[in-house]
Amino acid sequence: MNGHKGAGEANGLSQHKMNGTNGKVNGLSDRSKSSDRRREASNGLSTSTSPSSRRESPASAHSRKESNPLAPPFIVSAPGKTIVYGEHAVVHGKAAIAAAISLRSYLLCTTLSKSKRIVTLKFSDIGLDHTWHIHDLPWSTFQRSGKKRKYYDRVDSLDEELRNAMKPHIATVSPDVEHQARKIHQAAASCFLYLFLSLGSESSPPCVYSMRSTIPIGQGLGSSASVSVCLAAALLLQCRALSGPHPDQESEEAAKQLQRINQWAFVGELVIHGNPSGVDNTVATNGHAVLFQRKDYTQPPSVNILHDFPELPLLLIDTRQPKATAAEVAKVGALKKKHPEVVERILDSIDAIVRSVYKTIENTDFDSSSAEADEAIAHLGEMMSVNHGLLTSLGVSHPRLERLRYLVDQAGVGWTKLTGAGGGGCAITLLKPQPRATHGVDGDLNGEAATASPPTTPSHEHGDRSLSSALQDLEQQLEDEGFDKYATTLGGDGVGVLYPAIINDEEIDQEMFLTAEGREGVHELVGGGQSGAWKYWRP
Ligand SMILES: Nc1ncnc2c1ncn2[C@@H]1O[C@H](COP(=O)(O)OP(=O)(O)O)[C@@H](O)[C@H]1O
Ligand SMILES: C[C@@](O)(CCOP(=O)(O)O)CC(=O)O
Repeated sequence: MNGHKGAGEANGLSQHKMNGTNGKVNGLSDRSKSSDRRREASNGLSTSTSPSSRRESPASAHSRKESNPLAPPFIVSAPGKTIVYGEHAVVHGKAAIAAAISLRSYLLCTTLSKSKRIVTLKFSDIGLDHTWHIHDLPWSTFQRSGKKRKYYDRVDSLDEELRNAMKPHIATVSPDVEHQARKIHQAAASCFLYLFLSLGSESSPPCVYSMRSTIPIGQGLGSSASVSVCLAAALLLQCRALSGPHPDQESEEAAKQLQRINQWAFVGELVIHGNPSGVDNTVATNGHAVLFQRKDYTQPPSVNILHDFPELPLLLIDTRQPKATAAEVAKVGALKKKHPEVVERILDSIDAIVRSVYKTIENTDFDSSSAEADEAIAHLGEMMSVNHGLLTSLGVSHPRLERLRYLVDQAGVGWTKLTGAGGGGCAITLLKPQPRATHGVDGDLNGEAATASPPTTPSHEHGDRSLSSALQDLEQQLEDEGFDKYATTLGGDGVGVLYPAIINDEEIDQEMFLTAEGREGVHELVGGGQSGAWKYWRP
């Protein structure tokens, strides 16, 4: 593996030793420091190639090294996902299509002074606040020859001895909180610790990792993969194993960085889920939409990024019924073991759905608002209904999901399937195209537009009832019955970095970050990941 050589030089973090001498928790006490940081850090992501850095004399470069400035706080972000077709079957080697959504997780990394020698997790969405002393962690086991992994290694499975070495350090995480919450805390803490011990060392920078997410947790929208991608990317940045992201980065180089992040994010998913297919972390890393297949778990998956995935008019509905991915995956595994031939045929049918949808997507211009595009949407919709039926036959639906499907069917506004592991969680509804006469009023019904009031021209298909009023009635009924609805768009960027953590000249400090109110507060604070200050690897 080359490519890792000198990667740190192009990476902004290498310009800042991660072990400064400032004792403040976030390394900052006032705005003037913030602007110093800004100057210093803007060197960070770009100086390796900037003319000013090239002009710098060896002596001044040396003296800067000696001053050992504290790395500025920075934020890493990654999207959630929706599996449009193929969940569960993908675990058994079949193909799936999944797309990134605009809900995202954000991880603020605040380096502490070298003297602190601690790492802290402040994952406030789940109420986790835990600190480890770096020296106490089981480095000797993780660093032992034969166990030590390089950051460019591919890890396909977890090492039992390493997991056992971590156990006492996980047992002390939130021991007194209620069982279910403790499981969530310990899953997130284990994910972090396995990655930290694999990628870091005893001299890793002391740091506070603060997590906020706008993705509902455990509802099938890939919150765990998004968290794993953020953790993997942040730790790889801190150990200087990534170059960029910067806008003029070669496509191949950017792809290599994404692959590296994705490989370690998969390890994080292994920790949380046991037997993930890898589709969630692949979408959270790369963004857009992907056709994904992993036939052999000892080989990398086949990943086809669908940059032109259509902006489907989609509703994302949450049953608010908690589910457990690992349990649903195990259920299908057990059924397959019991009835291998029957289940294999169901999984093959799901695979056939994915391939048929892929062909339709490849061959249709969805922007054209033509009858052909409407037909293609109807085809995608029917495939969703069939996919849901097959998932139900695998036993991963839930009465709340079936109720939701019934309500959408009754309203006649579209086609519905569960998304993610099922057993609760979320469903997606593909809305029927507006009748021909109304086309052009709002060609893009994706995301918020999909949930706004559509035009009220009567539909041929619904007699007197217009599609839009049927949709309005449905939305009211869903609300009355306790379903939630998320406005989101499909596609968009994958993992991104805000280095330093400054938006519109304002530094985002730990307190602002942890106390931002709700999804909207977090989204607004970080500029929704859209501000030009955010950088992405874009192959
Ligand atoms: N905002 C968050 N902060 C910390 N950990 C999180 C957060 N969101 C998700 N997680 C981790 O991911 C796990 C949820 O994974 P999972 O049940 O697969 O849900 P999803 O379907 O949303 O991926 C949680 O138990 C927790 O460990
Ligand atoms: C059921 C599965 O296909 C998707 C699980 O998605 P989620 O954890 O519900 O977001 C499992 C997997 O692909 O690892």
